[in-house]
Amino acid sequence: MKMLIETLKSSPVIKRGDYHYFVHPISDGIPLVDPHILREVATCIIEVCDFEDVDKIVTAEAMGIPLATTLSLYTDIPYVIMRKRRYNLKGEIPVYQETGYSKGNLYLNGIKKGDKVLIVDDVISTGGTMVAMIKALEKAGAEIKGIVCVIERGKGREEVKEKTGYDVKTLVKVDVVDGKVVIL
Ligand SMILES: O=P(O)(O)OC[C@H]1O[C@H](OP(=O)(O)OP(=O)(O)O)[C@H](O)[C@@H]1O
Ligand code: HPA
Repeated sequence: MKMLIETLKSSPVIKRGDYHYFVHPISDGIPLVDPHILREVATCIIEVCDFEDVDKIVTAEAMGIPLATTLSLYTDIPYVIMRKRRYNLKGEIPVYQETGYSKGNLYLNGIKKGDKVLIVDDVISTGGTMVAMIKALEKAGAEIKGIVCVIERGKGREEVKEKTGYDVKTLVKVDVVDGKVVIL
């Protein structure tokens, strides 16, 4: 996790309302995504998660997409993206998503009852997005085999456990202190 940790330490921090938001290639796709870091992160996810019994990888738009794509290429498991816009396809499941700086809906398509899924996302912070994804997948009747987020900050992991009972694996935990990213 050398590259992930080193690059996190030098991430710029911006304000989104009252939220101190770090900007990093894995969580934002800027300033530039080095394929080495994507490979480092995907390899680490494959080491810590069991993909043996997984039919589908599920992620959320937007920054889960490069992760899900990379994992799909490594594992040959297809993926589906929970989109921020409605398609009105048959069986589409809408769910309300709230983060530390935004509110909106996510829409789940492409998952059927009994699907064994692994959820992947770039960041867990308040846990709002993850709780929303879990609710939608439960409504669809999916079996959640694992959940992984690359970067953890705040109390999101604990919130998800409390609200849904699921454990979220994370690769690195950070905090933002005095406008800087600190590795915990
Ligand atoms: O734990 P939370 O407080 O919910 O924060 C985590 C979510 O925030 C970001 O998504 P965002 O909705 O900002 O979309 P993006 O991927 O387009 O940046 C990130 O990709 C996670 O999905
Ligand atoms: O601080 C952050 N940076 C990038 N993505 C995020 N998603 C939630 N919080 C953050």
